[in-house]
Amino acid sequence: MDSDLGPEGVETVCEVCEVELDRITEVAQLTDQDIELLRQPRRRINANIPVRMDDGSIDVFPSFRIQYNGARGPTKGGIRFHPGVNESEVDELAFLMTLKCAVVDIPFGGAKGGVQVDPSELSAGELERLSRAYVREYHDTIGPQSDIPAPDVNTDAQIMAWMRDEYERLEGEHAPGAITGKPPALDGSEGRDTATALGGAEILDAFVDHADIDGQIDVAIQGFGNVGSHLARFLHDRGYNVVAVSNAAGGIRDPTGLAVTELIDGYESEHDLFEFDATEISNEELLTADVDVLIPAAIEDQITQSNMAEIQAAAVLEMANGPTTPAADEYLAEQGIPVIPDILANAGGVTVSYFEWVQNTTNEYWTERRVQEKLRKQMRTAFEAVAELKTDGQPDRTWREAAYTRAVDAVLTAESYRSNIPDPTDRSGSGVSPD
Ligand SMILES: NC(=O)C1=CN([C@@H]2O[C@H](COP(=O)(O)OP(=O)(O)OC[C@H]3O[C@@H](n4cnc5c(N)ncnc54)[C@H](O)[C@@H]3O)[C@@H](O)[C@H]2O)C=CC1
Ligand SMILES: O=C(O)CCC(=O)C(=O)O
Repeated sequence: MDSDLGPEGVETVCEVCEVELDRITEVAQLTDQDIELLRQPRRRINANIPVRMDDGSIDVFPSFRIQYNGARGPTKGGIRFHPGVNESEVDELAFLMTLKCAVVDIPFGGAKGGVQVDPSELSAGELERLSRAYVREYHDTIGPQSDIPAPDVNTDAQIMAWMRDEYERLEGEHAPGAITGKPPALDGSEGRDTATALGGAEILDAFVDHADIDGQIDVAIQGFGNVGSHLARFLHDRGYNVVAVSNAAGGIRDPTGLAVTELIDGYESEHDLFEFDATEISNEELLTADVDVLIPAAIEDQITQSNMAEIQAAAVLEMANGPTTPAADEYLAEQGIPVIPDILANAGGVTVSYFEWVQNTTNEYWTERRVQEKLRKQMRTAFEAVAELKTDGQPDRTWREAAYTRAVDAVLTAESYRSNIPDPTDRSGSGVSPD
């Protein structure tokens, strides 16, 4: 990921995690020992995975699984299939997962996985063989009580079903809780497919209430995959005016509001935004559109030093992981543009993954309505705790700093009880009690 460090850079193992930690050291009152505990992942594993292709040849795919911190529970995080994925990106994503699980207070640590592949170039058979091979490579380190993968960019419920099946073949027993994001027909949770988006919609509603905003709210959403498309529908249903959306090929815009239901129906069959009757725009135009809320929901590093001065949105809701570089984040804060950070805004997905794991563990399955009610409550509670830290005596704290403060404190408190660090109860000023 682009960390805006400049040509000299900072030579550390997880450079971006260190940059993030630097930003919160003061606000979260971190000691050198705290930083030492958080600046590197506990475990990095990688494997070059050979896969038999349909034409009989063998291709080798570099892959990663990084288990960042497990103080609060089994490590948890998605696996992405993307040609550009690399170790440093997975490091940062695993770090963010650690904080994300802590900020919404679910009993997991953080991890992330990735495979360097363009899945659109694989047949269904090749994709299945790759997914199963990934589990064979990492089988010894994953499991319902150790490290639990889930979907992320370019991975879905079908891939999770193959992975779970492979895991169970190797274990020789039923173990649905080893993987989440499975199809509901195969022990997945109702509502997991829309959970990240529903969680984001709930956080945006909470922010609008908190900031006392009324009147029509125009939103632009970058990314029209699992997160972006479901979010467009939830926000439209809640009365927001979705004026622009995009995917990797570019976007469309209608300042009077896109007809979201028709758009989604058409997109499901054609997968082409440009079939829809609206003005075509580039992703850059979408990011700099004059809207109330800009929602990056695609990939990392979209709001950067090169476009930050052009951002016109009154607020940013980060649904993608890491869409704003540190330098751009600082700039937006100086401009008074609130950024609701990824670890809070997109935590709905992992929250319902946790619900799925609970259902798998108890063998008792919930309705979609029950899942969604519990999700809304969990997201609102997390938002209120972060909002309290943001306003509590430190008016200059950004939303990201407040969320990091809550998360880092929860992780370090758990670490302190495990690691015989003195004064575990003395982590004051954070809002998270060790009890
Ligand atoms: N799926 C989930 O449950 C969660 C996803 N996230 C994050 O949300 C983001 C989106 O994830 P998904 O929707 O699941 O992925 P997806 O693979 O379903 O969709 C990604 C979308 O982004 C678009 N895209 C890709 N590159 C782009 C670019 N350069 N410019 C504009 N659009 C581009 C794609 O065309 C697609 O519409 C990622 O950052 C992911 O890590 C975060 C939490 C949970
Ligand atoms: O559902 C999960 O366990 C993880 C989702 C994820 O990878 C993320 O929140 O970035």
